[in-house]
Amino acid sequence: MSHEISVLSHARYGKDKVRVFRVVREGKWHHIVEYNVQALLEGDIRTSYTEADNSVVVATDSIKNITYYLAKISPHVLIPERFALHLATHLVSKYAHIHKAFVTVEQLRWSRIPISGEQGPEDHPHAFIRDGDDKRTVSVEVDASKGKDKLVASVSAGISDLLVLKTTESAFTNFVRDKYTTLKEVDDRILSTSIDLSYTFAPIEIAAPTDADVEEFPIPAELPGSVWDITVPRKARKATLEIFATDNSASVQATLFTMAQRIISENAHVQSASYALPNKHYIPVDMSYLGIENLVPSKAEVFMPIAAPSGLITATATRK
Ligand SMILES: O=c1[nH]c(=O)c2[nH]c(=O)[nH]c2[nH]1
Repeated sequence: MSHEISVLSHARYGKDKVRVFRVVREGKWHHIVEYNVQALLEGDIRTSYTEADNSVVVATDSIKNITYYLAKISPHVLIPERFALHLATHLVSKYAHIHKAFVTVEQLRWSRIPISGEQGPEDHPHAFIRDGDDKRTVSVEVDASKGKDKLVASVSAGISDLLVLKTTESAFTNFVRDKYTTLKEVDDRILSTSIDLSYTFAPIEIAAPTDADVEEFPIPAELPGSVWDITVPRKARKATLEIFATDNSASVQATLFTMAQRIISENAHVQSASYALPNKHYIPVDMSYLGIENLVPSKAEVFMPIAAPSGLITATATRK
């Protein structure tokens, strides 16, 4: 019978796509975050799969409720790395039989609307604009398998869907030429990509919550370039955009590695940086049938943006 030849080799469950919006009012000066949260659990949950034993199941509905509860009570809710760590720590601390929590947080962009003030542009105290489709991402794993007072956290963070384009200083030559090759070498082309970045910190020990309701989550001193350093995400976005703009690109591969190296060199506790860069092709339109020249790469003016297929260039740089 089939149940004799297979075993449960992996099990993890929880809630996905929990949408959370939080406002923090500092008088008339309001702060907001909007998150998409995923919270998954591992532990002694085997019998829920193998014996239909729900007594070991923290309902995914409860996991959703805990997510909203922490969005209310956590002093760290405005910083996605800290909120994710607080939520994951809460989950493994609250339930004796849950040994690992995996929390991902995607933060949507909401920036203050600039308005004209007496001395130039000012940020509005409570009106915001979605000024980009890119998201800030955080992924944490809190591991309590060595004991509830010896929590180890692995954290990665990054960016998704950061759409960029440049109209020159991108070339692609010297690639393999054989009977399958139709691509022409170009010393000048449009380069466009939707940037996904994920950088990883070395695992850290997390102090277990000290109170009975596991609501406490003490934050240690801010080590520069560590997960506690709130400037890391801003530096990573800035470095990514600056390298994209200023690198005289020989290929997506070479530009990617330059970006990843800069992330590692600027952040002392980042162990690795991974990018996934689709090469979103823009094809010069052939207008020679009209007697119009539009195919010389540096002079082409009309392009056909191609949604699919795209190249997909990925790599990870790791600290030596
Ligand atoms: O930067 C690039 N890398 C490639 O690997 C590749 N392949 C291709 O067709 N165009 C490009 N461009």
